Amino acid sequence: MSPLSVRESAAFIANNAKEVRVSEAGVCKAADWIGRAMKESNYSRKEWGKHQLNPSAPSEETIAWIFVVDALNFSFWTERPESDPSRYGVRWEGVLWTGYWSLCACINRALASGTPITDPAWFARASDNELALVFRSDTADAIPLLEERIKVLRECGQILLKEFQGSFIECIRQAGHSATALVRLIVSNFPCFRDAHLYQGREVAFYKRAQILVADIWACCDAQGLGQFDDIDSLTMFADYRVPQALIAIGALEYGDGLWQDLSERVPILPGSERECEIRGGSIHAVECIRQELQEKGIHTNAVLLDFFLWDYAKRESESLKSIPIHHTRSIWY
Ligand SMILES: Nc1nc2c(c(CN[C@H]3C=C[C@H](O)[C@@H]3O)cn2[C@@H]2O[C@H](COP(=O)(O)O)[C@@H](O)[C@H]2O)c(=O)[nH]1
Repeated sequence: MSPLSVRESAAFIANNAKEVRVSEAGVCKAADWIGRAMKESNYSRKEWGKHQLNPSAPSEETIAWIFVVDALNFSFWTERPESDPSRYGVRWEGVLWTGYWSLCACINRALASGTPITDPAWFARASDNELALVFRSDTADAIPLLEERIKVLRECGQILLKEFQGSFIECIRQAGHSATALVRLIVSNFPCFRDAHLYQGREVAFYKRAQILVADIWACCDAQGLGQFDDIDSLTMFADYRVPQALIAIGALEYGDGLWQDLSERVPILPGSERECEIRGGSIHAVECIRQELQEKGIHTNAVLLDFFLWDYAKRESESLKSIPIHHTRSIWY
């Protein structure tokens, strides 16, 4: 039986969750605040290209860059506290980047040194040492899950060469400007994007990296050309470990006391566990509720922009949000 859609999965989890709750009152307040903040800052998909590490101009190379980054866009949290100078970091353009941005810095550093890290013909066949060099650290700690990243890259490269004439652009073309079709093509052809799990006996799908891959292409190409997706609104929030923190901060999502306590003590949350599914599914559902609330106020947006907005907010306010715990699940899915 194929899994529920991501939206149905999130609703099923939210309606059956034991330790996570979407707060109606919190959703209303959050929608108010986000609606105003997005309007004041004229928030749009153009924000995507403004970050110095993201490519700013759409091109075939940019699509290849986005594919590699989103194939590896997972698990940057470390056992050390976020402020610890030993945690994995990459120095690039005068900044020591950590977290997700450390990955972008690795890719840009490799390209600048002449390593064709975004070319499937290269990364499908590169040696472990050549790939490990791409992710080398400028601090004491190595990148988390290095072996898994090498395996993911090699597998994705081989599939692109075998099934899509060596370019993800062929995959986009086969999707015919449909975001849903492209997500389906990605998860059916690339095992490392198949982010689906069992929750209370039902197969639920989050497809976090498959969805953000489509969303990043849409945003970077400003919904034109290869980035034109007529059903972009069908995507949901991308269930990572950062946006749940923002949703808790704005009161749209609530954790039970036991879960909050364990997260605060950095008790690991096991991959595929009920707790992990409830945090991820609850977060997706909370963003759906915020989107509907805004819709009822006549404010049209979509889950992609809400997600980007909340992720950027969480990163910008990381100091003031540090008392709100994130969940520590070691996983290649997000
Ligand atoms: N839901 C959601 N998750 C996202 C992103 C991004 C990158 N987004 C940038 C690019 C364009 C946007 O405008 C943003 O500027 C990374 N992640 C996830 O976060 C986690 C890393 O966190 P930390 O260790 O604190 O850096 C990890 O699971 C990673 O997969 C997003 O946008 N949405």
